[in-house]
Amino acid sequence: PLVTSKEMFQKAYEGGYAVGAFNVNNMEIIQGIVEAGKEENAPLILQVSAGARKYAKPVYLRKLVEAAIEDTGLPIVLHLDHGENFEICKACVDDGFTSVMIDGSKHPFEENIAITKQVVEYAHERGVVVEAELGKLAGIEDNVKVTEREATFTDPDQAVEFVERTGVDSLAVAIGTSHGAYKFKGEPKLDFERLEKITKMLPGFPLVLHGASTVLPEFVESCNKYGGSIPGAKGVPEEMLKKAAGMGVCKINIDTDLRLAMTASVRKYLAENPSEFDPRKYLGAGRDAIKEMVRHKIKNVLGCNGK
Ligand SMILES: O=C(COP(=O)(O)O)N(O)CCCCOP(=O)(O)O
Ligand SMILES: [Ca+2]
Ligand code: NA
Ligand SMILES: [Zn+2]
Repeated sequence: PLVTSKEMFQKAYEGGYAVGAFNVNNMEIIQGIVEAGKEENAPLILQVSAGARKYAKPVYLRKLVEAAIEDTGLPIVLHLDHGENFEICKACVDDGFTSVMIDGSKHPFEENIAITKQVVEYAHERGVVVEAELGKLAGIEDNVKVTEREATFTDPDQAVEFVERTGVDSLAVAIGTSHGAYKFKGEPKLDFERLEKITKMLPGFPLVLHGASTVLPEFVESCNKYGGSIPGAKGVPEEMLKKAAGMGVCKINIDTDLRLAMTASVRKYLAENPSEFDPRKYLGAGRDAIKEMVRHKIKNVLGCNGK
């Protein structure tokens, strides 16, 4: 069924695991993710960015997610990722989403609170849950001054005040991750001390990790082997994700690993089958790669299989 993430996160918090939040943009990506969820009997969060709504049109994504639910019977959350303002959050609540993110992290603290409260009020009135963000996603290099790190990562004391004053259901925290395939110049590092402190100060409150793709080496190598060029791509080691899942993190966002799985497989298929021009062949190869990658994440990283 189409569900909110409320119960999902409570179970994940108590169980010491996390639920995967996967970005969706077309049929094959959705099918790959949902097939994996079905095989592992796992709850799923399918999330839609503003860019996805522009690319596919909202009605297509909504109907594809409805189809996924009808096809599998899985508990699935339809979530707006990185809602930039009240209007898009309202549109998605009115469009049947069960969860929305209002990303006010680029605003000063008080403005972030104000816009988040506005979305919480509108969403809660209609049984929809809200994710907000405090702190700025940015991989911080070792040689960066501590003051800069303080300015970007989530401040635990502010997090407590933010949650109390907004009534938000989950909070995206900045502890050193960043979006995309180039997360770290040097060794991957997350601020687990900070995560530990936030978890302790907000016991039982679901935290969200953005920028959590591993940038799986097998796909980077395959992309580069078959005509791509993404040298130096680096993501979050899976051990770190497992550690975060065991703490207050209940939602782990994955988009880049989906893009790499699809792209590596399409490149490989086309390179190995030069005479083939049936989209079902190469998009099907991409779908299969996504399914296997998501199954791996569910079983070996998130721990939400069979939950
Ligand atoms: O936290 C994440 C994913 O992080 P990742 O890049 O590590 O997978 N996300 O929130 C996904 C961001 C997706 C942006 O999509 P558009 O290009 O449509 O704007
Ligand atoms: Ca942000
Ligand atoms: Na957890
Ligand atoms: Zn994000």
